[in-house]
Amino acid sequence: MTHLPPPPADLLRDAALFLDFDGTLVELQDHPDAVAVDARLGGLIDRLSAALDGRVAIISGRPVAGIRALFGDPHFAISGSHGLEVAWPDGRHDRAERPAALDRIVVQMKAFATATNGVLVEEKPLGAALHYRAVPAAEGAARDLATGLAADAGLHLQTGKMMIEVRVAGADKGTALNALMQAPLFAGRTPVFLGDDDTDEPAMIAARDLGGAGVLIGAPRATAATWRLDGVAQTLSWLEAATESLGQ
Ligand SMILES: O=P(O)(O)OC[C@H]1O[C@H](O[C@H]2O[C@H](CO)[C@@H](O)[C@H](O)[C@H]2O)[C@H](O)[C@@H](O)[C@@H]1O
Repeated sequence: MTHLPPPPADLLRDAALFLDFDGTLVELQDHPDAVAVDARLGGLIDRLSAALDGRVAIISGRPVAGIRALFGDPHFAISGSHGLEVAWPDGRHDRAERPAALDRIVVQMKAFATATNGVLVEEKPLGAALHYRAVPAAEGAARDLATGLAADAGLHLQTGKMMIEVRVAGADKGTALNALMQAPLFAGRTPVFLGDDDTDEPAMIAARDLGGAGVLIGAPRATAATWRLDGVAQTLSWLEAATESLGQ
């Protein structure tokens, strides 16, 4: 596996900055609702946004509404639900249609969670996820159930960290980054994407293909990223140094 160095502090000069959320800006927690945006992170994103003239966006597997609530109605762009929705700084909100099948899928996932102590169901506007972080032995059964539900409904099977999701198809974090880069706010700048998960790889590839770069957060693995940071603590420290190098 190729050794990836940490990114230089001046990487964000003239950049459009795209950030994954869980595992990149906040440490993973046992429950999806247990994460929080503290004053350090909130202030950092505000300073980054000011330094980059607003060219900052979150690209998350969480719904837009969830990211918005965590940051307290922020002014930056948010792509949520793995690229299936985008909230723009001017208030526009593009979102795919919710398929009726998701209601039935949630019912079946809840029945599985009731029978499998420790499994959680996360309901999303465009998907439904089974979380088995508290009971890793349930991974196989959760995966089998989600695979069948996705196939029956013609929906997309989305893997994640200690979770499996059934969601609307047709987008990923790469299509999200490309869509954001076409907006006047970001167009013509150099995309830089930071992310930790396999689901972040399409955005690493999209950033690279547009002349920018990805930064892998976490242990070395096969990746399209150019740079690497060890974890959330190093990411926050690097973003602070990068912000200072931009004069903020
Ligand atoms: O694209 P991201 O912003 O990284 O979001 C990916 C998923 O994050 C959340 O799940 C993950 O974080 C949880 C809280 O730390 C953790 O409990 C879970 O095991 C992780 O998979 C979120 O709940 C999902 O909806 C996102 O898709």
